[in-house]
Amino acid sequence: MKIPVLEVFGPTIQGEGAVIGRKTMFVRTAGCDFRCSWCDSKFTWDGTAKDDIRMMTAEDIFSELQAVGGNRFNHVTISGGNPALIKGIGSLVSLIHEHGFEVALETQGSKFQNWMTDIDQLTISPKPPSSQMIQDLTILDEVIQQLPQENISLKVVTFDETDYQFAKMIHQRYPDIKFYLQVGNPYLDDTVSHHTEKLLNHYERLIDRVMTDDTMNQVFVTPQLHTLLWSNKKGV
Ligand SMILES: C[S@@+](CC[C@H](N)C(=O)[O-])C[C@H]1O[C@@H](n2cnc3c(N)ncnc32)[C@H](O)[C@@H]1O
Ligand SMILES: Nc1nc2[nH]cc(C(=O)O)c2c(=O)[nH]1
Ligand code: SF4
Ligand SMILES: [Mg+2]
Repeated sequence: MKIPVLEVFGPTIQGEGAVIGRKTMFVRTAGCDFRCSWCDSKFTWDGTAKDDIRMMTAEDIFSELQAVGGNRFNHVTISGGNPALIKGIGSLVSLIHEHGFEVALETQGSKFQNWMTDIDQLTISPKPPSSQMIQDLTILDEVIQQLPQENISLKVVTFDETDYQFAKMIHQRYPDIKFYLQVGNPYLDDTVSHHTEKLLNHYERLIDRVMTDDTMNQVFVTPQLHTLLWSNKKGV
């Protein structure tokens, strides 16, 4: 079964969520069932990179990971687009595990695949109102019910107070799942420019909001570390 791939890159640091800072390789798949207004990876679904999509087997992808990363990694993060649209990811996950490496995966919780239960660190990122998407909570419930709680975390991107209230609702719906609030990045040009100061200001405002809130005592508040360093540059 072939997998539509747009990028294989790294090693770099995981910039987000439960394993932030972890040295990892990335595999980015093409295609998404959502169209978030502020998606930082629009090229995975807006047609602009359609000529760069490569249909690859799990073995092809693993060889490329080794060609690009050499012996300098033992962790792989699969993102997209929405990799949960793709059945064939299961064989890639198995192959990475056979080599003794760990696998993380990023998805928005709109689709379930059996291979999702084998992911070591699965991040589910439901979309708040500012994305202009409407997250189907019944489907999200079904996805989350089928996953081992110890391997998953929730990560809600937050741009404003309405998003914050959505994040809170999600946290209260799944109180036993590790919960991350990630500050939204509105600076989506892909050149390395100096947005760090502005991004840190947005991050500080989100921290301030959480600190005043006695219903959000068990949460992690994080920036996108790679974005602070490299803005929205591709391949890092
Ligand atoms: C590009 S998405 C790919 C995986 C999956 N489609 C999803 O959204 O979870 C990877 C992560 O980046 C986050 N993200 C996308 N655009 C962002 C932005 N402008 N600011 C902050 N986080 C963003 C998503 O919420 C998700 O957690
Ligand atoms: N360094 C780095 N960390 C990331 N964490 C999640 C990413 C993603 O695009 O899914 C990402 C990414 O693109 N780069
Ligand atoms: S779900 Fe993820 S990849 Fe899809 S549009 Fe939203 S942020 Fe982008
Ligand atoms: Mg990214």
